[in-house]
Amino acid sequence: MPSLTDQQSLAIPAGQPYFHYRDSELFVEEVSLAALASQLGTPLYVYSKAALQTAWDAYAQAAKGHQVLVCYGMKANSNLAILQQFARFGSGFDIVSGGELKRVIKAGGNPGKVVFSGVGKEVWEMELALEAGVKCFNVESVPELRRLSDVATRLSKVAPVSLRVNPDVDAQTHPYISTGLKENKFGIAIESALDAYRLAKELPGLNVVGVDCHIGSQITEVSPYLDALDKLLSLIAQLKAEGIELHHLDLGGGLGIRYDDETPLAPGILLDAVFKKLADKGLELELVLEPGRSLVGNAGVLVTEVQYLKHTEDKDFAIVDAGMNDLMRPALYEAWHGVLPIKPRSAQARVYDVVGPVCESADWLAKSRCLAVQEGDLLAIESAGAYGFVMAGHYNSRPRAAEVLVDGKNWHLIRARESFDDLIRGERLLD
Ligand SMILES: Cc1ncc(COP(=O)(O)O)c(C=O)c1O
Ligand SMILES: N[C@@H](CCCC[NH3+])C(=O)O
Repeated sequence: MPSLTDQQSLAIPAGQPYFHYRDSELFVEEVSLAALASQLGTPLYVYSKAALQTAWDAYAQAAKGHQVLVCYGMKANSNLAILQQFARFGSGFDIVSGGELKRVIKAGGNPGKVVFSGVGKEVWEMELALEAGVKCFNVESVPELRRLSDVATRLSKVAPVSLRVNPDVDAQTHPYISTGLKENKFGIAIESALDAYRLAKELPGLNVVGVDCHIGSQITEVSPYLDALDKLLSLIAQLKAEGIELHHLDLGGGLGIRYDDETPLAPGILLDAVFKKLADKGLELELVLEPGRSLVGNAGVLVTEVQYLKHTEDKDFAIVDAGMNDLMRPALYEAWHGVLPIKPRSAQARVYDVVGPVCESADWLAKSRCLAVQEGDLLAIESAGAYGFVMAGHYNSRPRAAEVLVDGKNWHLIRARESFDDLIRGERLLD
């Protein structure tokens, strides 16, 4: 069995330097995670404000000297306080629902910097976005084009539109988070895009302003982006020949982060390659990006407490108080998240499956991890800032976790832990 020394030499937090060991205890910035857990309970999502800033700065730096609008893909983490931070950085927002638009407005974001994606936009959502004055609708089908034109005309407005094109490229990522292949429901097939643009130009309620694609998530190579870009550039040339001039090009989000041993793709590497291609074509389009995971993923952890250690003939289980309802990624994608002891022990380690209390065999957070733990110990599930709390649910009547944003020595409770009353709000017994 590996000893504690082996464990510690492996324990380089994915969110370093903001998540770091100090005197053999895991801290976020200047705040002890154990102290937060003791005050606020577990499971607990904890985010680092400095990590958000650093992730944002990487995009800002890469964009310097170019016309770029970063629209935070807020589905990754839509807590109002997180959105408020991005609004303060000057970010725009990529939204996929009327609810997300309401959050942006509530958090002080600028609707004029909002792009509205999603395959199923309803009439009320279109109305809301038109009234708010969003920058652009990323339209994903021909029926949606027609509906949007009708809604805009009825409101005496003109809707700015991009067509989300499905370029049929392989993003080389998990099939569930790949979105730019022919078989995916997203976007308009690249072969049909020209006809769709011709229609958009004719429809009275629309103003064609751009082109958009988003090929998937957790991408670590630049080549899928460049393959998609090549296809968009040839479409842009065809459109120009027909007198349809675009103002912006939206390459979506998708940049990956380090969960395990991945090498993330830095925004600067992607943007330099994109700017070079645009310059080669003599194009001066505004570039829009919609990053989510790469802005927040490694800015957060999920803190959980070991309830029981269960040793069976086949396996050792560490049963913790966070489950698939709190962090769904492992159950849904067999996703790998690092597990760090908050106060590492000098004891013999064992190989554990870290599992939750939910009545599903898919309720696991990590498999085959070498840990020296006892009941009552705290663990940090890493890289939980993106697609963590936002995908949480109430299965097994489990109230959702609290969320905290740490800023240096200070911390702010940005979401209170749910109570049983929160859980049943809206339910009614029969008379
Ligand atoms: C349209 C769109 N834009 C942006 C994003 C954000 O993606 P990511 O978190 O991978 O950067 C997504 C999610 O995959 C998306 O569907
Ligand atoms: N929820 C996914 C990402 C989905 C991106 C949305 N298009 C994940 O956790 O990796």
